[in-house]
Amino acid sequence: MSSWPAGYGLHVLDEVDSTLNEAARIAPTMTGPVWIMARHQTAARGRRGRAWANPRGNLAATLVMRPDGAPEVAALRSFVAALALYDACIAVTGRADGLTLKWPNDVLLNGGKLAGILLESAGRADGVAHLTIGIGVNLAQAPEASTLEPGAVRPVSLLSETGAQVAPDDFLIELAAAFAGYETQFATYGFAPIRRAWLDRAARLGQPIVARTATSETAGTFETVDERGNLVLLTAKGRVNIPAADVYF
Ligand SMILES: O=C(O)CCCC[C@@H]1SC[C@@H]2NC(=O)N[C@@H]21
Repeated sequence: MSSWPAGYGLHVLDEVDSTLNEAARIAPTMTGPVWIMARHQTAARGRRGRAWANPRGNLAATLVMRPDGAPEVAALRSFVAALALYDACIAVTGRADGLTLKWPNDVLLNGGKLAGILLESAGRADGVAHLTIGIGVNLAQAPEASTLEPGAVRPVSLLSETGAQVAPDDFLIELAAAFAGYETQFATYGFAPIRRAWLDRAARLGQPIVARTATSETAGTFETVDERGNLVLLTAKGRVNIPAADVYF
């Protein structure tokens, strides 16, 4: 088992509205990065304003930090978090089979959604006041597929797919340790090695996918992720770089 990374704080709460909200509340007073974990959230949220189901036994955690640099660079930490989640899953199950990363922010296991990441930030004139990286992992239970939007990736749990019973506290230690390692790599070498590692683990690379926003739909071959973290699709009209969308297989 890994040890808790030096320099990172930890707050564990029994119940909170959302660990993202709690992170924003403590941000003005924190002196270094802090992980906030809650055993239960009463108002958990997912990407694009969706609700996030959060039964006890699943991981609900947010890392709050004050990154240097421009907001678009800070946002690349969604890839840092995805790599850390991937490694934490291997650390607790002892296997990598079936694990892939789905652009922009999901971890898949056997093709189903195991974990999601939601980044939020507060601005400052010269950069980011604070960044919150909210992470939910279906350790024990996946939400009912009927509660999800049509076309959403089927949700799975670590328990149902691997038989591994992993406590949120144990998972968080592996996640925090892995994040700290990738964060050091990101701070030292920039996005290039993070991007390469992410692409090595990418779901559906080289295959046809569809990227949807509220106003558009783009179908094409998933060529790569560019140096800004954009999805690059090769379409009938040429190459398209997409900064934000939901991806459908
Ligand atoms: O839509 C997604 O895939 C992202 C889900 C993020 C859920 C986590 S659970 C911990 C943190 N608190 C929240 O309210 N949301 C994130």
